[in-house]
Amino acid sequence: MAFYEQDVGVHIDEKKLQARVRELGAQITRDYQGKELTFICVLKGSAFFAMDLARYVDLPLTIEFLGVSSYQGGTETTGEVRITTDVSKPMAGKHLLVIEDIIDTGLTMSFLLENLKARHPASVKVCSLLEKPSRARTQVPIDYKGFVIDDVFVVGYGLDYAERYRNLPFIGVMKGK
Ligand SMILES: O=P(O)(O)OC[C@H]1O[C@H](OP(=O)(O)OP(=O)(O)O)[C@H](O)[C@@H]1O
Ligand SMILES: Nc1nc2[nH]cnc2c(=O)[nH]1
Repeated sequence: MAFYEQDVGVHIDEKKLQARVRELGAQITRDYQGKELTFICVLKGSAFFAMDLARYVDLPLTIEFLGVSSYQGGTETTGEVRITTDVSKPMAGKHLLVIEDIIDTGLTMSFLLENLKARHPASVKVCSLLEKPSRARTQVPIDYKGFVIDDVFVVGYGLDYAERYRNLPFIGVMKGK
């Protein structure tokens, strides 16, 4: 029995996940033709998604990492979004695509958009692998969306529960959460 099987069930399998990531990459490639793109990879959760997506984007691409945290390892947001690591360069004049694993309450993305827009980029768009609209506390525009999911606490492919399960190659659901 694999280490996770007692606690985690498969929600979106690896094949379906990778096919959708590939489609999103192709769509981004078409939309940003002739432009230089900067991925803002929001740590830690979006690391796996952003790195896979980057491989499907056929454009000159810069990748920046921005660390934020508000869940503190649990299943409910603390409501306080903190920057834990900032990007390495000025963002003024750049075409930014914020890469997230999930938009749940929307509090993290709304904080990020306000913060990034204040740095005067040429444009800012949002790409999220998952959206959980039933829990939205604030509306955020999602330009590229992988899957809409129900109100379940998901793990895997970057998403954690108490820092565990990020390394699962699929989106799983915590049994009993
Ligand atoms: O829409 P929201 O309700 O704000 O939730 C979304 C955020 O929650 C998770 O991050 P978390 O704070 O757990 O940090 P992590 O990515 O380091 O696990 C996820 O990666 C998003 O950034
Ligand atoms: N792991 C995980 N982190 C989240 N952050 C916001 N929603 C979720 C979720 O469903 N799972």
